[in-house]
Amino acid sequence: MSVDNGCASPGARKTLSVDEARQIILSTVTPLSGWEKVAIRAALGRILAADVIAPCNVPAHDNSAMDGYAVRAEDLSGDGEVHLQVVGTAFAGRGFSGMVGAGQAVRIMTGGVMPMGADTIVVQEIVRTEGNTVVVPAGIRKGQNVRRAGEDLAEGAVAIPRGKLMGPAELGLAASLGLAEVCVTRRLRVAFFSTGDELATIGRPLAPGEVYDSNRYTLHGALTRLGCELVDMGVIPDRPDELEAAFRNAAACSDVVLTTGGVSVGEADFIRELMARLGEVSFWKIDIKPGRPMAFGKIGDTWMFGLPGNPVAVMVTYYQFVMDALLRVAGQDPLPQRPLMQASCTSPIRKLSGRKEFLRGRLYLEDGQWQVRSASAQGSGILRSMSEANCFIVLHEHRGDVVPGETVQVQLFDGLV
Ligand SMILES: Nc1nc2c(c(=O)[nH]1)N[C@H]1C(S)=C(S)[C@@H](COP(=O)(O)OP(=O)(O)OC[C@H]3O[C@@H](n4cnc5c(N)ncnc54)[C@H](O)[C@@H]3O)O[C@H]1N2
Ligand code: MOO
Repeated sequence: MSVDNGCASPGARKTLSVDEARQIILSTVTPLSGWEKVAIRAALGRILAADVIAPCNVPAHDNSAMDGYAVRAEDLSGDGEVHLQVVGTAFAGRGFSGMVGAGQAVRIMTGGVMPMGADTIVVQEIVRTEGNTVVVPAGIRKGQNVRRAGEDLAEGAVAIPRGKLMGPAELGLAASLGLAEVCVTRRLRVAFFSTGDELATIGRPLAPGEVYDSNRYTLHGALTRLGCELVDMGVIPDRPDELEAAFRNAAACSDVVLTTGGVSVGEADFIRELMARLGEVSFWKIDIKPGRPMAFGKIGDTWMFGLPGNPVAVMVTYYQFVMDALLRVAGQDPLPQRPLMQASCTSPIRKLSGRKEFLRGRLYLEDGQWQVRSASAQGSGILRSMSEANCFIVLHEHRGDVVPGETVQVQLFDGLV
């Protein structure tokens, strides 16, 4: 790993901006090798390992885009009606096998293959019929309402590029090419554990001083959504020997290891020293709130993220740094930044210059304008704020307080969380 940020030793410190930390992580992690062929339905949420090449034209034939009449443009007139004799009918999937001759037309339905001789479709709403004759008005353009063979995809073209996350459109696109299977990258194996002597696992009452471990459940949800294979290693107490064994086991069986807690400067915070001893590590203070302390590194071939313990800090650092890194390791090219939208903020917010803040907000539409209010409590241990919110209010490093009515940037949870 070459992370040239001047903090390869565990004691070294450098404060990075959110953009710098993100850029370092995304330019350091490398895609996995390994792929498998899966049936297209099973490819939903997976990442394409090789370009899908169109084995045929889509559509395969010239066909009608509308219900109407297939005609020859040369029979039509620029300044008056013409009378054409209807010689047959073409349905989608059941074409007209004859030839459209001079002065003739074929009744045709949407998707019907263009009959030989015809080059233009006239929609039925603008014609009138008189027995077996169709009367076509003036002013029809040659080629109108014809869908050309290969106009969606030409045979041999890249239909879906490698690295694409397979969504509903890609499943349909692969099916439109007649493909039953596609090659996707292998699922990412992510091991994770919570650290802390104070953590109790659900299912038993809390002893004095204990808190229930929630981070593993949050990460379970986030990683499952991303389609990862999970190795949940439970809660590891703040003991260097047990933490070291957990790191070694996790690194041996996974592509990425995530831990929460123990990355700060307290006397029971062993994570960064351990990561540094077992592999290569960069420990940073990032100008972000919540989520300031974070360790990133590698043990053998396994990427490591030591996230802070506070439950909201876990979610913020996961969504701002870890998720896109996982997508990159899995073979996708994430956007350089997550998209932001603008909204008018209805709450006053105290903001000190220095850290980029990700407050929990509630976005709503009022009188046609997007407005956002701050969730009721913003402490980095108050997970309820994430559940109450539907977006992050993103306040940049150097800005100060927000007064009601000011425009702020928000990052929607939809598609993120
Ligand atoms: N002297 C300093 N103290 C702290 C600093 C600092 O710079 N100097 N940074 C603070 C910040 S910011 C954060 S964030 C935390 C991060 O500390 P750790 O990663 O060492 O986290 P812990 O101390 O282990 O836990 C913090 C907090 O979160 C609770 N927690 C931990 N794990 C879980 C879990 N799995 N489920 C639910 N809750 C969890 C834990 O009980 C603590 O209350 O450090 C600050 N301190
Ligand atoms: O930055 Mo910490 O993230 O206060 O919870």
